[in-house]
Amino acid sequence: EFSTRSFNFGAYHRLETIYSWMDTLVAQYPKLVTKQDIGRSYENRPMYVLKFSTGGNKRPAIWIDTGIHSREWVSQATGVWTANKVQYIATDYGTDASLTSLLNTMDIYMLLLANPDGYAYTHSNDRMWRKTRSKNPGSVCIGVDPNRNWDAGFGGPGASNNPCSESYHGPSAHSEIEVKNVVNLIESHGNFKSFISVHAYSQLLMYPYGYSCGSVPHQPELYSVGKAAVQKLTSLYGTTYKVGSICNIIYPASGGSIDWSYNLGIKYSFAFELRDTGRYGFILPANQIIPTATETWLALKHIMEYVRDH
Ligand SMILES: O=C(CO)C[C@@H](Cc1ccccc1)C(=O)O
Ligand SMILES: [Zn+2]
Repeated sequence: EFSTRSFNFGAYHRLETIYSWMDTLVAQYPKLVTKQDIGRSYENRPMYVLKFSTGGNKRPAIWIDTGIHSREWVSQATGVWTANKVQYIATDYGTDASLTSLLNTMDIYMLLLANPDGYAYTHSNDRMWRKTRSKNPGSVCIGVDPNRNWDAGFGGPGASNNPCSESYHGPSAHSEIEVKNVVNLIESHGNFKSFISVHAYSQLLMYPYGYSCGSVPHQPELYSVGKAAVQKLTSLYGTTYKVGSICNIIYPASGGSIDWSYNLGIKYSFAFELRDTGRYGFILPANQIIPTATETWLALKHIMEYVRDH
């Protein structure tokens, strides 16, 4: 029921509203955007990936997911705004020629609601829900932390084996269907060059590893790309970010998605922690959605252009 013009990007929306907006985006630009159902969630909700492509076959691709932790609402909202922005790369020839060339050579895949069951639950029952909504056998506690469930140092430091913990890693790597669906897509595609996962909050741009505090082989390059990307972000409104590895800059965290993607060979693996630094935390006022998404776009653009050129 929306055209992409009338949609209010400055508000937080329910799952159903975001899904119908995705349909209007696809309907408006069918040559550029396709919607792929990569599989169902635990509660049988579809997981839709938006693919932005101007042609070719299995071009080098960039992955962006938002909302893996359901309570981090500015992440999903930033994903929606960014998906809307990406369409202009292809239709807005000329204004940002360097960016336009991006979609001449690469594809962009966006999973806006990486944890749909959790997102629905933050609207219906508990605004602070973080995990999936899967049943844990032998426990009254529900859910696995989808950012501890990846096959990368699984079950290591910074994850819990207690189903009642917010960072419960689950019974085994990729036990969560929401994680498995993404793993299947990334592995079967085989030509992703960048994997970006968007969280909130703390204002950080991180690269691997989370499961160990040692440096990854490409640390100097990832650090310099991160620093340059953050410099662009800060230039808009002065929002400050820190750059570093997950383990060193926030805390040890095993089983994280970007450790898995990096070890798969996707060198340009990054995790964003969006606004703020704790004043509002997960309950960021809606009037900060568009400023957050706009400044983040400058960083994303930098990363995507760097990936295109390297
Ligand atoms: O949810 C968080 C709040 O966004 C922090 C993230 C930090 C993190 C991000 C990426 C990979 C591993 C850990 C987390 O604990 O999973
Ligand atoms: Zn998170």
